[in-house]
Amino acid sequence: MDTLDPNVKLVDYQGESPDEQALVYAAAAYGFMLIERTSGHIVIDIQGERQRFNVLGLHEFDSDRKRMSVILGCPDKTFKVFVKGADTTMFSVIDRRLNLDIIRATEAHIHAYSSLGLRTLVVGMRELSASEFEQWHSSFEAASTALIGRAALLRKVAGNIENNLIILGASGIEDKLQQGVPEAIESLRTAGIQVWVLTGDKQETAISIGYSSKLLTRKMTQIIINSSSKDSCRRSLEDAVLMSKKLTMFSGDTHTARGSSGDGVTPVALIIDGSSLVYILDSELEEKLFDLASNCSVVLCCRVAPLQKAGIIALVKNRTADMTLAIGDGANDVSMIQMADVGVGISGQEGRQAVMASDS
Ligand SMILES: Nc1ncnc2c1ncn2[C@@H]1O[C@H](COP(=O)(O)OP(=O)(O)OP(=O)(O)O)[C@@H](O)[C@H]1O
Ligand SMILES: [Mg+2]
Repeated sequence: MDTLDPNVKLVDYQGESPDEQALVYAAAAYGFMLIERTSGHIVIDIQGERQRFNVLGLHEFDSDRKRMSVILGCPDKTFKVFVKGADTTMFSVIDRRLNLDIIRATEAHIHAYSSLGLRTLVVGMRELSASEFEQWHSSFEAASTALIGRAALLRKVAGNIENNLIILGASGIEDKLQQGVPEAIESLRTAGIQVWVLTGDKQETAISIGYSSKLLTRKMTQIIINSSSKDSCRRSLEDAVLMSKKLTMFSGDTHTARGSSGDGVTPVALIIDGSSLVYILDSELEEKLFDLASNCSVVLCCRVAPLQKAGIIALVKNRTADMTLAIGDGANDVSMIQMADVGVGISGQEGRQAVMASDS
């Protein structure tokens, strides 16, 4: 890869996701260049000096923890766990008594980054004592070789070590829209297809990307539902139904609210997060959400887990004779693509799982 200095060529990195590639390139730009990565070790050129870190274990990302971690044996003979993940789950495993100023500053940075539409990650770390390392090591070995319930055992081992972290900071990475996305969303909407966007992203990021992809417009009134209990969810849904009726009736005919035509209608955008959907999906509140969504021009669901994406499709499928169409590009879209009447998988930078699951 070329840099501004013609004498310097960076290594061409391949990664599991575009985020990871971006992080490695950014580190290299600051003088921490990844030289070698095998399953057992990492070599990094740190400002001209090569250092070797042993990779002693890796706890993969899953959508419950929304974070991942690696246990490293460092050149100074210490053992450290490094964790990165979504802000919400990371802040619950960061020790707030340490570096409170940095924690507060990081919270402000994350808010600023995500409002610009950047994807954010929080990074934390902790040094392990020798006995703690030994304990982790034996439970990790046992879980990794278990024949039954391996994934759940590994998640438990991860949960036991990913705690009391020192905050290291946060990153904000641009998630470029693929070419033609705003146009595609616009044509779907002009064709009278009601568009719902289901994303794992943070709410602020999702809203900002909603504008750049033309899902959201300045003309729309946003109804936002972020609830942390079933009761408050029910109340928010009921209030929102009234409000959406008022907004769409105020300007005339409710039926025109669904399409993008209908002069004088105040279009309503419903924005709802995955924590609220926990109380709605598979409960009597589904009906209320459906009523509300029917009054809205667009629906944006953020921080939704892969199975929730499928749950939302099922909610719509069970209540209308309309066809559902799901389009996705990641492994986290597979269950949604399979649930929809028509499933489309886009082959992009996130691998081929979505394509393999599609109806083609
Ligand atoms: N490999 C990873 N390491 C650490 N954190 C991750 C990793 N992958 C995802 N995350 C965090 O978990 C969140 C949810 O991830 P998920 O893959 O479900 O959705 P997403 O990529 O954000 O959005 P979309 O659903 O639009 O693809 C991400 O926003 C990010 O904060
Ligand atoms: Mg993704």
